[in-house]
Amino acid sequence: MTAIRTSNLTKRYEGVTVVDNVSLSVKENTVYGLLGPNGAGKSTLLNILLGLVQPSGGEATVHGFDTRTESLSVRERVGALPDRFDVFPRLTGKRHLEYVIDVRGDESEPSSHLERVGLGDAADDVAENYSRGMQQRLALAMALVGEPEVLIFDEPFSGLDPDGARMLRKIISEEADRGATILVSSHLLDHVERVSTHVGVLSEGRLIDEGTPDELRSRLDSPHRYELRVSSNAGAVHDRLRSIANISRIDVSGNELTIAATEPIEAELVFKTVEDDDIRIDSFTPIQPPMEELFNAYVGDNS
Ligand SMILES: Nc1ncnc2c1ncn2[C@@H]1O[C@H](COP(=O)(O)OP(=O)(O)OP(=O)(O)O)[C@@H](O)[C@H]1O
Repeated sequence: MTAIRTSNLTKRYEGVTVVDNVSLSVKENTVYGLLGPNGAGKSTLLNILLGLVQPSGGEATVHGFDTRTESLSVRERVGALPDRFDVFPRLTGKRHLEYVIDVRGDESEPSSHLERVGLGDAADDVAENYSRGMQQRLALAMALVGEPEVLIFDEPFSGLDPDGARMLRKIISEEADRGATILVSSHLLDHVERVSTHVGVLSEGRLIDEGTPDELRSRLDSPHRYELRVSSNAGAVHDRLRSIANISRIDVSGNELTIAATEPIEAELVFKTVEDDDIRIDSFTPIQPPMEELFNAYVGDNS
């Protein structure tokens, strides 16, 4: 079943189209990563889903409820981390959680949520003393109260340190395991790629591609990548590899070469071409092309 659907969704601000005819669907219990550079329209799209922004045209539904006319039903089902959120400066982290637990009619303990996001020790501090990253963690904890069916996180990785990013990836995977549907936007491709089952690429308000991370990768001109480590003389190895058809690019760094190819390359062929009395291959390993490259191929290197 579809958890989130938009159909020809459009948003214009003073004649400028910032979300342009976007039709996407997010299946229940998937993690959908919405990728796009700054200004692509990600926040506007998510804010429409959250009922915070009215679309200029088209339709958006969450679990079948129209975000424009049935926003209450949508809100009951969604845990949100919007792009801009405010904390109450004078209230403690614990008080924030008590408030949301009360509104949601939930019976969980505030401390369990705070500990989950790494704020257990700061539960009794007021939020104005929290760093930006801690406020982000607090907002995340609040979004998770009541085990919402749908989670919508806008740029949740920004402001988090590597530990925080790891914590968030773990939470996303735990929430997916319990059956939640998660829509997460980011311009940090690495994070999105690691948590998403599906990815949509948004550029200048348009959804320009969709698929699994693997499907999107396979659309690159040279989707096959290998890492080759040699004992010595990488320069000579580079020249020998150029004789192999289908190799489109070779990057050399020390004794390590990264090979891009339009078709799969047999290890045997590489060994035969490269090795002699002076040069030995230490390893030849297939690797994944970075999502970054795919993204740049679509929208230019402006993330
Ligand atoms: N309230 C508004 N009034 C006028 N223009 C707006 C408004 N909100 C957003 N925009 C414009 O819409 C475009 C898309 O903005 P949006 O914040 O949705 O993009 P984004 O992909 O989330 O980018 P970022 O990662 O920078 O937040 C931008 O050009 C922005 O200036």
